[in-house]
Amino acid sequence: MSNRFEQQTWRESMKLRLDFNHMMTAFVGESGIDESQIAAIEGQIEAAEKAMVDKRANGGMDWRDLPYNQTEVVADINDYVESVKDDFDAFVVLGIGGSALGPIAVQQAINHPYYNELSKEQRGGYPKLYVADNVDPEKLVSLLEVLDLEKTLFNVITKSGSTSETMSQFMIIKKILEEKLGAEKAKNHIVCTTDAKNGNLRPIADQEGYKSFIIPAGVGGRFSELTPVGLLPAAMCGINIAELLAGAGYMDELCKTEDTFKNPAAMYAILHYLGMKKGKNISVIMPYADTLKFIGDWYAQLWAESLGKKFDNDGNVVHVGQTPVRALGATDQHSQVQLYAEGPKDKIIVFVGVDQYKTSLNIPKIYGDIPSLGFLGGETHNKLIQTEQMATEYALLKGGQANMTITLPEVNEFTLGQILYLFEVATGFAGELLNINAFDQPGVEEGKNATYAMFGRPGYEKKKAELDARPAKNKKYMI
Ligand SMILES: O=P(O)(O)OC[C@H]1O[C@](O)(CO)[C@@H](O)[C@@H]1O
Repeated sequence: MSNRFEQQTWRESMKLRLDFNHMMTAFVGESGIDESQIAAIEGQIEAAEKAMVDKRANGGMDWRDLPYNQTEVVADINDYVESVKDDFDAFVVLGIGGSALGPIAVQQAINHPYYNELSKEQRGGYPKLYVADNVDPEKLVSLLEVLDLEKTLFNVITKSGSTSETMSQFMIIKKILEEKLGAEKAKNHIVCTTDAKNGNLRPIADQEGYKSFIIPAGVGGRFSELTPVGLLPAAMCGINIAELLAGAGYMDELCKTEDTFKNPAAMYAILHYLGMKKGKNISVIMPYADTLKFIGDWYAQLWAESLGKKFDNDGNVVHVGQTPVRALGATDQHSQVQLYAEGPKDKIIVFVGVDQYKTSLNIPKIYGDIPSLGFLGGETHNKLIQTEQMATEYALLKGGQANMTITLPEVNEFTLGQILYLFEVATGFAGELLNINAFDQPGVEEGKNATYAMFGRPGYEKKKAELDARPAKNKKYMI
């Protein structure tokens, strides 16, 4: 772009749109939300807005500063990528949850769907990307079978440094690398992304002399995609991370809009909050683009782990949250849409559409003599998928099922940054409306602690005793 004015004009043309007509009673009847219901919680909305501003000012939401405070981080990452990319054919992320879902989502959205199958030249000289996010032994063994360790760089990503899945993967890989390449050479095949001071990985990285990047202290796992957690894997695959952050910053401005009806994050949160009050305990995310399929996985962790809580901020037992469901259009029209159209009105379906796909595909003009096929001839897949999205929205409207649509003008770094940031702010806002802590995950910790206890980790003796005292299973209920 030749000048700032042109850049600004282009950015305006890339603005995400949120259409919530089909959430309203005027369209979907009683299963929808009435403007009077929004007006009735105005006090709560104002309190949530204030809490968001206060927390941001007092360091309680450091992830909101990420679009602005990472100029040096971006430069450091880009320099590092340039210095190593020629040496490696594969870049493997070892991480789980927030340390894996974002890197997968961004890579799938921006790069070629068969990126790893392209030649290195076709990949712009960048390595392939793999994400080992589970401890399924078969998967890691299989991955090792396809990697050339001499040409592989492993990125260990963990905020806490104590996540068993990630750290056990690291331990396995470290030993294999050292055996195969020797201890000194192995060091150049590991790069760490972790907290600046806390956790097990920081001292290990320092002692071993691994290159490392920092996850800012006040940014939790599921809000960390726009830190080196996501930025390094993205840059390693040739993705423009500065544009990703610019998109997030652009959305940040939109999310500061005081008029609720013009603020996409506030409106997204308000409608979901009011929906939950009406028993809509399921949040379906349904992109009509394969590029955005994995945004659904990333969103699922964000929405579920942040909002699924037993206690509110006053200590009351509330058991709130919405179960995220991932769907893909048009694929899941032939799998889940029957349920969405006619099943219980316990869902909010969020369609994510795209104006301009990266390619266009013509359907040949053949079978003109068969009317039930001939109508497709001369059209495009682009028109077909967009029409199917509109038709599904209509089917849900007719069925009185609440739905809304987010539209990306294109899928690129700038629009991707916007949608990631939109969902993050909406999650924070929904947490405030629900009066819960959207930034902890005590339920997950319980399971983690039980695993440590079963493995005999020192300090977990009491938890082990508690586990041993759990009710014995009744054989009657086992077949
Ligand atoms: O980055 P870490 O500390 O390894 O955590 C991984 C994931 O585990 C959780 O703490 C719990 O699932 C997530 O919030 C986080 O994304």
